[in-house]
Amino acid sequence: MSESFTAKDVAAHNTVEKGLYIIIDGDVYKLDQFVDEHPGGPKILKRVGGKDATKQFWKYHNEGVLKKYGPKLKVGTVQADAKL
Ligand code: HEM
Repeated sequence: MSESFTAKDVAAHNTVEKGLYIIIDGDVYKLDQFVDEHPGGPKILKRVGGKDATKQFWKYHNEGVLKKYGPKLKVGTVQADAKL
């Protein structure tokens, strides 16, 4: 499944109840099913719900993490011309 989102669409999904979308490198990940199994804990993920978390992501993870979890969690991409 790969959809095209605006940053506004992503911002609307900012809680677990709303899907908990985050942006990493222009890709959109839906983390509502993943928060409770996140090794870094649910709190830190909830804090970046609806936002671009690229910087925070690369601070704590390497590419292997996206290779492993990306296919399961990625729901689409952000339209380049629609950044907030
Ligand atoms: C698609 C989104 C994410 C996935 C799949 C993910 C997955 C993981 C995994 C597998 C680990 C275990 C360590 C490792 O294998 O490298 C981890 C640790 C961690 N993650 Fe995430 N994570 C995501 C997003 C984030 C975001 C956005 C943040 C910060 C806002 C974050 C903060 C952390 C922290 C603080 C740790 C613990 C690092 C440590 O113990 O050294 N994660 N995450």
